[in-house]
Amino acid sequence: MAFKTISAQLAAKLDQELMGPEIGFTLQQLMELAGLSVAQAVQKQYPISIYQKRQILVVAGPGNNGGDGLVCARHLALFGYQPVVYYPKRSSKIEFYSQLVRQLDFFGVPVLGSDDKWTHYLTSPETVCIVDAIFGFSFKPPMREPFGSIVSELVKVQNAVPIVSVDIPTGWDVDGGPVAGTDSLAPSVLVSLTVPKPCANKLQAGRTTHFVGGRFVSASFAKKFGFEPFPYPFTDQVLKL
Ligand SMILES: NC(=O)C1=CN([C@@H]2O[C@H](COP(=O)(O)OP(=O)(O)OC[C@H]3O[C@@H](n4cnc5c(N)ncnc54)[C@H](OP(=O)(O)O)[C@@H]3O)[C@@H](O)[C@H]2O)[C@@H](O)CC1
Ligand SMILES: [K+]
Repeated sequence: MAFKTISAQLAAKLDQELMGPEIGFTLQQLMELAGLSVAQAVQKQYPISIYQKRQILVVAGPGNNGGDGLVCARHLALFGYQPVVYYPKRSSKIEFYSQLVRQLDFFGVPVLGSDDKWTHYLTSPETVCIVDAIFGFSFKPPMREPFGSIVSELVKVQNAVPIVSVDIPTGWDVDGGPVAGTDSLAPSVLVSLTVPKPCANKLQAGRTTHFVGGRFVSASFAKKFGFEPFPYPFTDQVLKL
């Protein structure tokens, strides 16, 4: 399905308005809906009944893309999967993230730190997919450690274990796509949030299944930002593009 995109700059403006005084969404609300939509895309793409596997590695970055991953992991656990979260750099600047981690503890979802053996989950035969919630639309190259090494590990296994990227394949330029000279992720699934960004035009058609999620804008608001409202089916939180 052909889709319109909006630039990283316009996407940031769209967010400001969504969380501005007129509309009044909180970041927590948007993150909850975004994380839920990613979990639903995973469930549609890798149903337990077909894959007979439940383990999912969620790699969470230090910002809100990472926050989406923490929310997604919680919903995956409720759906009956066995998520494990690798969260190497916990930004303490936002109290909300530690509440999301407390919720994961509450649901018995392991949250590994930088000195835990996370790579075991990359190649375990039990792992059905890996959720890339490292960076989203605020990534600015070049990649700083430990994330360069982490992304290289993901690139190594991406033909054996499907990668599901949240909003932007980590390491890609939000508008331009894969950055020349870096080993780029080639995800099996991309869940664009709110509206696809221009890098989504660089997805390999035969390889990457593309969903849009983050069902929290009205038709008039979409049109105001230059895209058609997405025809989400019924109560679905994602639409396959
Ligand atoms: N707004 C919405 O509608 C919604 C937005 N949502 C989500 O928010 C995402 C955007 O979140 P975001 O702005 O926090 O940025 P994000 O991409 O997580 O990264 C920021 C972090 O990465 C770091 N960093 C950057 N470059 C780096 C490098 N080269 N190497 C290393 N580190 C680097 C940077 O560190 P700093 O530069 O600040 O030290 C900072 O800590 C968006 O993609 C979507 O998924 C949903 O929650 C809900 C709906
Ligand atoms: K990502």
